[in-house]
Amino acid sequence: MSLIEVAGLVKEFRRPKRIDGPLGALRTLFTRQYVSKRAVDGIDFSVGEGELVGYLGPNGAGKSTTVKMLAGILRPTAGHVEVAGVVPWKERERNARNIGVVFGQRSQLWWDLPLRDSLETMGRLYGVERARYRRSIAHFTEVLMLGAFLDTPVRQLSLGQRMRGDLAAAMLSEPRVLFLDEPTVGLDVVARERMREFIAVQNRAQGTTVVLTTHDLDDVERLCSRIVLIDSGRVLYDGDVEKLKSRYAPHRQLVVQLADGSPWQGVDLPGVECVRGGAGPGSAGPGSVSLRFAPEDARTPEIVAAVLARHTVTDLSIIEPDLEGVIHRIYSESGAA
Ligand SMILES: Nc1ncnc2c1ncn2[C@@H]1O[C@H](COP(=O)(O)OP(=O)(O)OP(=O)(O)O)[C@@H](O)[C@H]1O
Repeated sequence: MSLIEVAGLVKEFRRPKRIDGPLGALRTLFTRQYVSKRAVDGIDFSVGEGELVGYLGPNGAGKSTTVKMLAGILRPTAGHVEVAGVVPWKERERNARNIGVVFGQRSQLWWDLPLRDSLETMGRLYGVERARYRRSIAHFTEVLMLGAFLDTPVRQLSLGQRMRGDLAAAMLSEPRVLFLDEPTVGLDVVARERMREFIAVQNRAQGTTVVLTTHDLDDVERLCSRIVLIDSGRVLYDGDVEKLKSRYAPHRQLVVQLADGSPWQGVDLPGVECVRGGAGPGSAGPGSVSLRFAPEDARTPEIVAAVLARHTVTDLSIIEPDLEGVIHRIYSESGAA
């Protein structure tokens, strides 16, 4: 069953047309001419209960605008959006009870209050029942390691600490859907890993549906099996991460490190191409040889066996297509990069 339904979604922003020249700023203010910008230009996708989907795109692609429409912060210009049976812009409060939102760059915590009091206030605001509130706080304190800074005013928290506090705040009401906009931006390696672990557990163990917007492709590799890739307000790809790689970067490479003095003899296997090193049988050992193949044409164990049968090898490694290269290629083909 779909928990999120987005169909033909459009968001157009209008801003006053800037007039150049003498007194331009003043004339801009008084001339009622507008230019419109389609930040979201007819997007369709649906997300099933319990899914964890990466929502990706270059700067200005329309990701935050989409998330704001899902959160009920913005009203769509056209199209349909529904989250857990609620149309967010029509019923903001009902929608807010079903969702948790974390915007990496902004905090929803009270700046002057200690984190503990800030969470307490939010718990009361959401109407979280006391026993459940205490259970949740104990759980978040443990898994997000909040203990050391629960009594520190929010304004004095480091970015990583504040983000963990924000995540706890978003999860207090045990929302069915969690929207995370750049949740790992600016975090150090340890904090980033802790954040990812929390998101993964929340999704797997609690069944929380997660829509994750990020520029960090390690977040995607680690957390998402499905991605929706957008550019200029339109969907470029919606599907499996692995299928995306095999469609846009179907080849893998086997890198063979030959022992000193071992010449490259080649391998006679269909679908395997030598792309680097190995200037033919009898040549002086080039040291390292790269073989390119598509997994559906040739199986890795067979290639390894064929290499080992003819050579003395000190090391073998497989290079998988990386997501960053694949996505860069898609953007370049669509004219975004
Ligand atoms: N309130 C607004 N008024 C006018 N234009 C806006 C407004 N908000 C966003 N835009 C424009 O809409 C487009 C999409 O912006 P959006 O913030 O959704 O992109 P994004 O994919 O989240 O980008 P980033 O990765 O940089 O955060 C951009 O061109 C942006 O300048």
